[in-house]
Amino acid sequence: MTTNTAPGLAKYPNLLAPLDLGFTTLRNRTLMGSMHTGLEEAKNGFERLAEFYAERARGGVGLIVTGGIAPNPEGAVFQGAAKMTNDDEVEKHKVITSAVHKADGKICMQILHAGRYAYSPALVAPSAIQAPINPFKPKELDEAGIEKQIEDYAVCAELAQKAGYDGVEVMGSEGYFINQFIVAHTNHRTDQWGGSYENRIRLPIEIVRRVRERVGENFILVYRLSMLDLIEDGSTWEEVVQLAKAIEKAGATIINTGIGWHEARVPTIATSVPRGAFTKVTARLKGEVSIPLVTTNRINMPDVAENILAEGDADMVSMARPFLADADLVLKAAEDRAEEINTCIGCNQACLDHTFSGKLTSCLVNPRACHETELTYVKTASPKSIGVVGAGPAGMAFASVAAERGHKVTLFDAGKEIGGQFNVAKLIPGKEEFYETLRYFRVMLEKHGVDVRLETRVSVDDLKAGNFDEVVLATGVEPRTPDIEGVDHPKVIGYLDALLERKPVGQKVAVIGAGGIGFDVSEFIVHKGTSAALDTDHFMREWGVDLTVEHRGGVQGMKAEVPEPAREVFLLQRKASKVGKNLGKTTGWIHRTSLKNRKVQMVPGVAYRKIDDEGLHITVTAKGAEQGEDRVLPVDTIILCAGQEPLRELQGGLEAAGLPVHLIGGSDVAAELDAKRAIDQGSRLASQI
Ligand SMILES: Cc1cc2nc3c(=O)[nH]c(=O)nc-3n(C[C@H](O)[C@H](O)[C@H](O)COP(=O)(O)O)c2cc1C
Ligand code: SF4
Repeated sequence: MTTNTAPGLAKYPNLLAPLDLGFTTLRNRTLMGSMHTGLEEAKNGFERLAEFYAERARGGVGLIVTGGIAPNPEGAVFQGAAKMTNDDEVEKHKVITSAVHKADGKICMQILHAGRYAYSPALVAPSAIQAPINPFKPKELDEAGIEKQIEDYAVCAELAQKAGYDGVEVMGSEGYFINQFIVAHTNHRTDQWGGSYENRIRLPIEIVRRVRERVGENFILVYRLSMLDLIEDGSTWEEVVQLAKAIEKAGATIINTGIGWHEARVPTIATSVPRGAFTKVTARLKGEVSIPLVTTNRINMPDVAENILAEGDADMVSMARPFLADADLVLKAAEDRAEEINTCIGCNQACLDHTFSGKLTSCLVNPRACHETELTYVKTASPKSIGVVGAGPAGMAFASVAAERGHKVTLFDAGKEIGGQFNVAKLIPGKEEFYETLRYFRVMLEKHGVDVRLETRVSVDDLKAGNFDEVVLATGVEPRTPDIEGVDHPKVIGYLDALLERKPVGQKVAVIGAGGIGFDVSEFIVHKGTSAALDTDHFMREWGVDLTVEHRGGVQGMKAEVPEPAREVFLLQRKASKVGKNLGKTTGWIHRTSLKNRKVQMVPGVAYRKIDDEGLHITVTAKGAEQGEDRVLPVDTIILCAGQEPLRELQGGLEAAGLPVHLIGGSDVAAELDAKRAIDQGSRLASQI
């Protein structure tokens, strides 16, 4: 794809401008950030990865970086994780490089050594200091061991070159091996590899120098540099600059930005992080080095990227998850079709959460991500007329994919807008990105000619009269009312009443049910003023981050400034386990911290006795205790977030009438706004029908 004559050039002149690296030219300023997908270790994984990357290359990405590949077994993130250490592995990687080159793309292999983050007993590190997020304690390397690690990086880069890669990225951030040498917190050595800062940065400099020596001049060498560690004892800004200059001198072609160690307690990529929140950190390095700088994190749309580049904050933008959500992001920008982009909403639900639970990476808004060879949307040879009831996530996904494939689709919904429960989710502070998914589906439904009938509650007779070949029920769920004495008291309201502001909410509130909706409702009612997700300064103050990095690591000695909560809230759950245990693996702690900061009292082990004028009567039993304690919460509002029931009232009548019926989304299995499952199920059914 050439972008220099593209219609989108007027809108995105900086983003679509080529980048001359001297020995090679990148076609535009987008870098697909490194993401380990799980395919690296899966059966036929390399063929699948080849197609995954080739689609992104065809979609116009300037430079792709693979997920982290270990330079040796001790550096592997987990036992058996992919590495590049011999000719057999070189052969496997060739299928990726040739597929990407065939699609006119360029690709670097990321070399990632996990150090003390390696989830295996063979782990090594500068010092024997265990990471707070790893049950395994690392072994301290001796000098010969360090020399071996450096040599392994150099060999790994040479093998990557042999496999046809256009370059390598040396992963020097996020608290992995190299980062562990740089920071005094994890490096207690007293030899030439520890002590002074000069000694601590000897390792990354030596790695870059030796890699460059081995691969020659005409090979891209990206170094991912931790510019903001977000841990106490992290680097200062002067140290970051010193390292960047030394890395340039050692032979790097490009410096990419790394933000936050994995053990940091500041959100860096969640949906509640403002778009492009950390780019001003990269901007500070401009002028200090002369090689191109890449900025990163939550840059999810071309206009965000264009503004960053136009401001001169960086020379390239890295987008990782946005290319899971839409392989054609660059192409759509170049063709001035940005409204057709399926935007990454930063939810982490099908990408990072999957990674951390050993599942294949995918994407909530695009279930094809990492399933390119198996989930395909091909034109149908026998178009059908299909009626879809319910325009929530499942119905929208089904309708747009089925229509894209050439079916004639009519989509009914009783509401005034498409979107179902997404229309509620978008109202939660920190979840504003859901507006983008609604925009995407609205545009797709229109583009593929779906006949959308809003404010239309259809009956079995209507559907019979429609002469549909197939009917898809995506009618979703309705809130469940728990069986508690006094549940019909006027102070009890439903979560929709609260979120849609249909009924007033008092100053003292009990939220019954601490699933995703209970958390969302609590967040909604305790928040005052603008959402921090829309205001970078506000976000940084709330999480105690100093973007100038005058404080070590950007956090040392900083205090979080959280606004006073709007209400006093009790968030209650029946189970005695930790409140919010079932929230996303990588995001649950963020929601818990946000509510805790706003003084929400989270109470597990609750039995609900009754509701009356006095308030909510409960018995609280601590984990393992035999007897509970009776309490009365003197609240003036009680909000029910106690699960949902599937809505399937049309199913029986349609089946009796002999119409082929499919159930998808919440009407199949009621689950709390399980948009991931709903979109996946809708898209898969539509790919087969
Ligand atoms: C599923 C997943 C896997 C990742 N794996 C890696 C990795 O192997 N190496 C790396 O440097 N960063 C990795 N990252 C971090 C991304 O490169 C990137 O920094 C992060 O997603 C923020 O950028 P984004 O908002 O554009 O997605 C991963 C991120 C995700 C979501
Ligand atoms: S699952 Fe969520 S965060 Fe991950 S790529 Fe998709 S939209 Fe983005």
